[in-house]
Parts: sequence; structure tokens; C-alpha cells
Amino acid sequence: MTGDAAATPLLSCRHVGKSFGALAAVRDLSFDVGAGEILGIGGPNGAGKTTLFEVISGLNPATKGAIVLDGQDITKHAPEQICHAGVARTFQLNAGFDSMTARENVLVGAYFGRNNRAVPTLRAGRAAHEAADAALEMLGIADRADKVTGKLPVLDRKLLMMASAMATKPKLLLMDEPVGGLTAREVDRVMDAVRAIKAAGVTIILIEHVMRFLVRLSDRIMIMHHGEKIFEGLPTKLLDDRTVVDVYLGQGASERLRSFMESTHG
Ligand SMILES: Nc1ncnc2c1ncn2[C@@H]1O[C@H](COP(=O)(O)OP(=O)(O)OP(=O)(O)O)[C@@H](O)[C@H]1O
Repeated sequence: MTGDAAATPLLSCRHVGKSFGALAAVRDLSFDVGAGEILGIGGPNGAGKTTLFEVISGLNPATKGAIVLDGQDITKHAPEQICHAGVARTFQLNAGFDSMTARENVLVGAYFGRNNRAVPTLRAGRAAHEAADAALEMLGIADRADKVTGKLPVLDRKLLMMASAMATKPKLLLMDEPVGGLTAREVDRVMDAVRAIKAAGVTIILIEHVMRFLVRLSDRIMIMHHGEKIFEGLPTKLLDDRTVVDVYLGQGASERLRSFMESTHG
């Protein structure tokens, strides 16, 4: 899907705000994400992007507004309820259990990500094992499944985080700076992974500073600044927006991005 969010959006945020004491990290933010869409979010450091993910995923609930997923108001739900409702997330820094194998990490997502579980009876059944194996396969790391997570290279750890999220079988995947610190070739590898996730029918919101990644993958882009939306629209319109160029991209980055867009969009 390109252009506007679908008539009935998968995710709808209305007047969402999040304050930490006197600091309004997210202010009166409204936007929709259509099923199957990739919404890219950019903006300067401290703009409130990660806080928005904290709020949607319930780790740090909104102080204002409403968040509706597939018709269900999840604004005040606990993180595990939101995960069970179909929202999964990856983090800026590697999250995972270092001493466990890659497969065991993904199995945690498959086991706990769908339903409430009683920890004392922890025993992953066949469905969880199948979901874990399918996620490892989808992210192209099945051959590293028995490696200890803490010893995996940075790219594999990022793919593993994505596999753990996918093992929860989400409707919506939130990805926070998935290519930070990667080489250009590794960025291409993650792009392929994101395309595979989209092709599987998962809706995606991704935060990223690497503009090539953001512009290539996103159906629509939202730029935040001081907790507010300063742009929402097609990637090709980004450079026409004076405020975006002035407060976020700067002249040099804009020119580089323009020549990159001209070479990829005709
Ligand atoms: N738990 C918290 N307590 C207090 N202030 C916080 C908390 N989390 C974030 N903030 C503040 O909220 C603002 C937005 O931070 P946030 O991490 O959401 O920005 P960001 O756009 O994700 O930045 P970056 O691109 O650097 O990751 C910042 O001023 C930050 O210091």
C-alpha cells in the first residue's frame, strides 16, 4: 500500500501525549497506519520517537490520548497484553539472553508472545518450536540457531531480535533503529529482511536515522521534532518540505538524499 493509511487503519493514534514531569516527550500526536503498510519515522535526537514506541508497546503508558489496534483500545493495557494483541517490537540496543542459544531466545518469543503462561510449568510445545524455527528461517539465521547469542556478530544479533519479535506472530512490528552501526552491505541485508516481513503480511513502523533505509522501505514517512509531527507524507515529498530540510536533514544531507532519490525514483 502506498499513500494514505487504509480506510480502517490497523493502528490509530489520536492526540497521544507522553510527559515525564514537565518534559512533554510526545505531544498531541495523531496518525494512522494501514494494514500491510510500512510507516517510517525520522527526526532529530530527542524528538520523541522511541518514547512513541514505549507508549504504543505499553512499556511507558501514554499520559494523554488514545491508541487503537485493529479496533481494540490498547492505551492502558499492560505490555504483555499489547504483545498478545499483536504488537511486537525490536530495540535500539541488542536485547536478548546472551547465555542462551539463538533458538532458545526465539523460543521465548514464541512461548510467551501469544498467551499468558505460568512460568513454573515452562514447557514449550510443538507450536512454539515450529513458530521459532519459522522465524529463524525467515530472518535467514537458521544455521546459527545453536550458537550462543552473546557470541554472535552484531548483524546476526539484530536479525535475532527481529526473529524473536516475529515468533510472537505480530500484526504490527515496531523496529527502533534496526540498522544503527551496520555497514552498507549489512544495511542491504536488513532491508531484505524487512521486505520479507512485509511480504508475510506484517504491518511495520520503523524508526531510523539512515535515510537510504528509511526512504527505500517506507510507504509513508513521518518526521517528528520536539514530540510533534512536522511532516507526514510520501518519501518523495520529504525534500520539498522546508521545515524538514531546515530542522532535520540540513542542506548537505538534503542534497545527498536528493541525488539518491533521483537515481532510485526516476
Ligand atoms: N524515561 C524517561 N524519563 C525522562 N525523560 C525521558 C525518558 N525517556 C525519554 N525521555 C526524554 O524524552 C525526550 C525524547 O526522547 P526519545 O528517546 O523518545 O527521543 P528519540 O527521538 O528516540 O531520540 P534518538 O533519535 O536519540 O533515539 C528526550 O528529551 C529524553 O531525554
